[in-house]
Amino acid sequence: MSRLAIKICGLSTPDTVGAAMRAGATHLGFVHFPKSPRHVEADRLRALAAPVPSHVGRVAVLVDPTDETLADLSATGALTALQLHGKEIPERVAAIRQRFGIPVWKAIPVKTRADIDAAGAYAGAADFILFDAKTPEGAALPGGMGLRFDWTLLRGASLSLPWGLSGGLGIDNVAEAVRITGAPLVDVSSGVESAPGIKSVDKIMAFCNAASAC
Ligand SMILES: O=C(O)c1ccccc1N[C@@H]1O[C@H](COP(=O)(O)O)[C@@H](O)[C@H]1O
Repeated sequence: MSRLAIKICGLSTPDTVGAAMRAGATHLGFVHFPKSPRHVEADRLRALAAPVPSHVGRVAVLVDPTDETLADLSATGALTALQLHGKEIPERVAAIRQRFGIPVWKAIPVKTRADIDAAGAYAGAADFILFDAKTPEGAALPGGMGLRFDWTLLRGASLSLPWGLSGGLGIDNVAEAVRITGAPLVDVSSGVESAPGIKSVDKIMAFCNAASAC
């Protein structure tokens, strides 16, 4: 059985990047979305990612990014994937992937089984699907709010792309989430924070320990 992949998302300081690496995270996420309390500019992202070894993924989280924004981030040379967390349609995802040559993760907001099925439209366009909870209409952010969806919706789903689970994961529920969904990758942001945008070294360690025991 292969090891569970762990993505710690919304990192914005060198000490929490270091903690995530020491704890065994396989992927680190950096949010580039000015409305987010976790937003980091391209230069800061480059500096944060500089000490990260090549076997650890470095993922930029974006919401309906323009080509100009994508060009700035691509120019950092720091990224192994782009996580699109907005309303990007499959054609836009495919165009980004082709233009920038960086693997694309598409976040799919989930409330019902039909949302899971909607991921199929991204086959051939995205490289990876990240199932996340659908945030309420008018919410400040499309993710990073600690909301979870009904994980049993993933039971028996036939998924045509590699995928992962996010949304409301934390130290106390990650094992249950993996047991129910069989997710090969788990992604956490607010569940390892002491306040919005403030990552906790202790919580990062505890989350990675809990996930590694799955
Ligand atoms: O974290 C953010 O601020 C954010 C902003 C815009 C889009 C996505 C964002 N976060 C991502 O949402 C999921 C779930 O987060 P949580 O664990 O429920 O807090 C995760 O991939 C975050 O990186």
